Amino acid sequence: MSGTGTNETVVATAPGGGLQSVPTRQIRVIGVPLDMGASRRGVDMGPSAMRVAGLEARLEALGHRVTDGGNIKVEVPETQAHGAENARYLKQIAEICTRTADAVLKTLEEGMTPLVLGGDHSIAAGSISGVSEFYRRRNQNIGVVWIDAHSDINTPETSPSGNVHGMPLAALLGLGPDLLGNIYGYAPKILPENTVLIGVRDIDAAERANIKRAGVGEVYTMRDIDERGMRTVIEEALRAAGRGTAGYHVSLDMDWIDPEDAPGVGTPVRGGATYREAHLAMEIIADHGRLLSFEMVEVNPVIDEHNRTADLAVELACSAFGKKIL
Ligand SMILES: NC(=[NH2+])NCCC[C@H](N)C(=O)O
Ligand SMILES: [Mn+2]
Ligand SMILES: [Mn+2]
Repeated sequence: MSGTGTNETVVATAPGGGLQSVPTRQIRVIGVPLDMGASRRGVDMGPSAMRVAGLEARLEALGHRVTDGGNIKVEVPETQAHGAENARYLKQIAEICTRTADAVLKTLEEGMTPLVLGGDHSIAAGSISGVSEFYRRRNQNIGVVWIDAHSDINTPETSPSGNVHGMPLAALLGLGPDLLGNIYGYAPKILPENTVLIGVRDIDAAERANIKRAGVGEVYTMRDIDERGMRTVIEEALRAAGRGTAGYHVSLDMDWIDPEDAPGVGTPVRGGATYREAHLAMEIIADHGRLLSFEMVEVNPVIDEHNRTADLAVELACSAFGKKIL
């Protein structure tokens, strides 16, 4: 059994007839159609939109074996009470994250690479708990590469919105909320020095303090990418996430990308990564070969244009899983 789900390199026939070699993986797709963590509705349709964009076939065209594990059971908010205003639906989200963690853990135990489709970003508290638990049982830590316009490091006490999708990183680092951070009965799940943020451009004042308090290793803002270039930033970030760890989980919030190219996201913020920068980051992740699991979140078909944000998400997954031009 291989922890990263990577097997021998094969030569696959790429669409268009080109040949390329990629390390083959067995990938399991796990959908989490959750939008209770956000105030704008619609990201619950994200998993469907990415499947419709051809996720499975396009990854298989690279030589991977892909199976779809279906969706995690998620209640619709219309049937639920939202509970405390400072963290709406926290109880339901924590249950859904626990189911997600179990599915991710099982996928790794079966030697496959989890590919998790959100859903709002609160699901990362589940997926990352699953990866972290798998490696904890093998006495190893994991890194987290959090690629996002936001830092998602609020707690119920600091959140300006009460939206739980602004809290998963705080939960994973042990700042709370406990219900989300204590899946499998312990916290924190990840080490701050192996946690990196890339692409941030919209941080709340209290989040700044939380980043310091948690001691997050490296934070790369859009300005860092502008000044130093995507290549330098991503390589430095991957080094930090990979230092002394089994490898890293990549959590890709599609609002990282500029709304010009990714209009269909829950919380758009101007000034994001370009199409090429986004691909380059994913290509370098593939080259480094230390990806343990991958997730794409916050695709919102309700405000997308002909599914192009979902299509871009699928393109980026292909780059992260080794697609090459030549
Ligand atoms: N995953 C996201 N899109 N998060 C946006 C969070 C926005 C804001 N910082 C909040 O906590 O409400
Ligand atoms: Mn996010
Ligand atoms: Mn975001």
